[in-house]
Amino acid sequence: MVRVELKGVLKEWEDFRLSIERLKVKDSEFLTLLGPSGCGKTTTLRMIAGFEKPERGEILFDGRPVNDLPPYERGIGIVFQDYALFPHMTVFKNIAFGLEMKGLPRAEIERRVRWALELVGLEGLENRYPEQLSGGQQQRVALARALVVEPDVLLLDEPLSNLDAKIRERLRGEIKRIQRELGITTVYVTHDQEEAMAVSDRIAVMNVGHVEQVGKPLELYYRPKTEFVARFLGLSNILELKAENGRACLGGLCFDVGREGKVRIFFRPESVYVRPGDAVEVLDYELLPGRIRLKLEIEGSVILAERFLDELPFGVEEMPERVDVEVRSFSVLEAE
Ligand SMILES: Nc1ncnc2c1ncn2[C@@H]1O[C@H](COP(=O)(O)OP(=O)(O)OP(=O)(O)O)[C@@H](O)[C@H]1O
Repeated sequence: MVRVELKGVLKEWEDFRLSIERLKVKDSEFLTLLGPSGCGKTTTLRMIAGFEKPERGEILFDGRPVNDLPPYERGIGIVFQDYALFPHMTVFKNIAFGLEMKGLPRAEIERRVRWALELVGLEGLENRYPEQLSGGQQQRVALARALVVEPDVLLLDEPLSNLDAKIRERLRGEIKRIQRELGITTVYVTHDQEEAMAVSDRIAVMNVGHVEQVGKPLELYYRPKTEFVARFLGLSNILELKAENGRACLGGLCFDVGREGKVRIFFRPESVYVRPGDAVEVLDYELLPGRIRLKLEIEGSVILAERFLDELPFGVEEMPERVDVEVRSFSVLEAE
């Protein structure tokens, strides 16, 4: 079942145009909008929330257009990058705020706030004020406040980007756990590809003003359709070759592409396996924690290979000048 859908949506400012032909968020899905700064992620999220109106197109919740509904009637919970807590209210009051606005009975508010506090691991801190909390704890309060109203859809705009690396990693795991536990449909905005890979069921990669590709994390990682998606998700090898009889070759390195003419072959460094031999030159190598990245040259083209140290068929100290290579997985990029 599709929970949220954008159909032919257009948003324009003087110097920016955002156009989304179609984007669907399924029930209970964790969908991430991933892309560089300024590509339109936040604007997309704000249109789903109802803070921003598209010039054209429809935004549908459960198949019904919500273009004219204000944010508070859309059944959403939202968490921002800067937490946006009320500084003069305790944690309890911050979380209870939405429920009090709805006029729920005291006992019900108490019960729900306790539930939300436990969900985000903040029991015992309910009487503190935001300034007495760490950044990570403040973001947990913001998350509890969004969830306590039991929204149908949870929207998160770069919720971890003000936190340091360790806390960020811990909290992203918790957001994922809570999302699964509640089965809540979630749209998450980030520019961090590792974060997106770690938490998402599907990722919509955005380039300036449009969605480039939507897919499961590994599908996008290993089978990107465009160079932009390939490069945004990680280190990439891209070779421009000419295919004949269904094969494109660079020296002895051949790819069965099943088509003729110009092709762009893509593969990740970790799909390149090396063994003793003399087909390609080792230009350089770099040690990474537990891994090694080799810079190789084949017929004037440079490719990167990345292997775990313990699967290298020779010691780093005896690095040969030449090796043989095998690419075990590749895809053909769409023509641009
Ligand atoms: N209210 C506005 N008025 C005019 N231009 C705007 C407005 N809001 C956003 N923009 C422009 O729209 C473009 C996309 O902004 P948006 O915040 O959606 O991008 P983003 O991908 O979320 O980037 P970031 O990661 O930096 O937040 C930017 O060029 C921005 O300047």
